[in-house]
Amino acid sequence: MTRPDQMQAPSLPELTTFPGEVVHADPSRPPILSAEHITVRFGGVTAVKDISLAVRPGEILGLIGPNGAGKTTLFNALTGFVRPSEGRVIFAGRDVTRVEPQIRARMGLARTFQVERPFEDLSVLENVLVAAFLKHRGRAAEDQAYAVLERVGLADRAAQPASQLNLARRRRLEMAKALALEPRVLFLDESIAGLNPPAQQEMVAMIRGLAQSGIGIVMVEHIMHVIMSLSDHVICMAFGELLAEGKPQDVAAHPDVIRAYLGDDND
Ligand SMILES: Nc1ncnc2c1ncn2[C@@H]1O[C@H](COP(=O)(O)OP(=O)(O)OP(=O)(O)O)[C@@H](O)[C@H]1O
Repeated sequence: MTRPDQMQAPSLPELTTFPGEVVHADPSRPPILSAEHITVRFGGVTAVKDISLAVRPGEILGLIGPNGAGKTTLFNALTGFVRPSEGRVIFAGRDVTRVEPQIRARMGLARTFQVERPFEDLSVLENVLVAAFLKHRGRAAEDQAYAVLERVGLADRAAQPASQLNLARRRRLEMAKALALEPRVLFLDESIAGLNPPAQQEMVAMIRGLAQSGIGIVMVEHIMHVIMSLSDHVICMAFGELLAEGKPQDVAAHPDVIRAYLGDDND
């Protein structure tokens, strides 16, 4: 019989980090991405109001807030899918506020989508190649695509049509497409919600590995214990405004944050 101390922990997919320096979030490093006083208005609605943030290489920034808080709009303003009404987005020392999303992606600012949308008829490899071709040509793009599939644990599915993947693997494919752009900052839009606990654990380990390889990560996630355990820094929004920010445990204990999530006795 196997004694408890001989039992093996459930195995997670091997994470091969890209070659290069292993960088942990270091507050003395300059930010790779910063946003200054971002405001986004849609007609009469102010979806985001005067939000500033910074992301350093290897840092994980978590964005939280109740439904309608403005997280997605801020995310879209940072990645270029929405034009801010006020404020600036600085990436790698350049003002990218007015740069189109696909150009930002090629510059190294990549994102996943909440509803993953692969080309269903293409194979897993072909889906990643579409992204890899934005950075490389010919054989180099193929090598890059394979390396990324290894990294997310989908190499053995390379030839399979994307339509045949289950949800957890579709999420990893979404991640692979973003990684094929060799991002310096990766935006993850609810990559973990909806997955079963083992798949959640795998995704958490993968995101940690990506940050440790030096990628700055901004994530929106509704599963509180996941975002609180992964993030180096958390920003909580409500009604478009900054409610609290800081270390995860401090934000989680902040009375305004608790009130925003649980409601007032008077509500
Ligand atoms: N394109 C748009 N046109 C008009 N109003 C919008 C638009 N996009 C978002 N809004 C409004 O902006 C506010 C913030 O929405 P947003 O989707 O950014 O919040 P969220 O925090 O991402 O919410 P959720 O957690 O539910 O996804 C909401 O009041 C929403 O109705």
